Amino acid sequence: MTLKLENVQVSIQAAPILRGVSLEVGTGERMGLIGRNGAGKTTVMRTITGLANMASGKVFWNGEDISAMPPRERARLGFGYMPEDRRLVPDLTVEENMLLPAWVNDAIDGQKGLEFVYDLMPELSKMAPRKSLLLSGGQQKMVALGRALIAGRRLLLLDEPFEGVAPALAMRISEVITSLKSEGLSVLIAQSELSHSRELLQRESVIERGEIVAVNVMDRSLLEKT
Ligand SMILES: Nc1ncnc2c1ncn2[C@@H]1O[C@H](COP(=O)(O)OP(=O)(O)OP(=O)(O)O)[C@@H](O)[C@H]1O
Repeated sequence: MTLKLENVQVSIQAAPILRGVSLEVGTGERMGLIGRNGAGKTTVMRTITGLANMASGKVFWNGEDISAMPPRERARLGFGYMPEDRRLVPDLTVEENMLLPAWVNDAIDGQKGLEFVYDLMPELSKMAPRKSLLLSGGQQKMVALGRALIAGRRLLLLDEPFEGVAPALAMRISEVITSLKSEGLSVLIAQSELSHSRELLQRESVIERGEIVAVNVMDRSLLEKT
């Protein structure tokens, strides 16, 4: 399952935000999208989920042109998105927050998703009945990651998953993301700095002012294959 963006242009209120972005994430690959605040990382994520309108360019999933596909249907393909601001509903429990994508999209099997997530992150099952407002910022990130995984069983889009997270929890999040490879899940991780994810990433695309300026290979075994 390969994700491919081809020459994507996005403008917001006539201002060019993405200026010809092309990138590819392979099956089971963990790719970084690295750039400063305002470089366009979130807009790339929103383009992939279908939430941002492209002026031109194409998005392909496994060779199929999905550029015109609405966000609901992309969730059905197995795309999951963890936005930068966690967007948990404070009055709902941890479990209810994770079930939100399934409540709004009946193509998503919430119970099956929960089983998968609790298996992967048993700490979330312990927290399940707690109101989200009682959690630390890092715990909320964990819940947001769990929620993204309810739908995101093929492609996971993580926007700043380590931002504001204490080191121990950041290591745990990193461990969970690494373990997804065995599920064949592709992961795109947007970050403004690399401190938590150098070992986690196999490649990184560097974005500056809406353009990809470099693609770096960090996983030596990938270099040997090419
Ligand atoms: N709705 C909007 N209206 C106006 N400008 C916007 C809007 N959304 C994004 N932008 C602008 O587009 C540019 C890219 O924003 P984007 O959020 O994609 O960057 P980013 O790399 O994710 O940075 P950050 O981590 O700060 O969110 C920024 O200059 C931002 O100000």
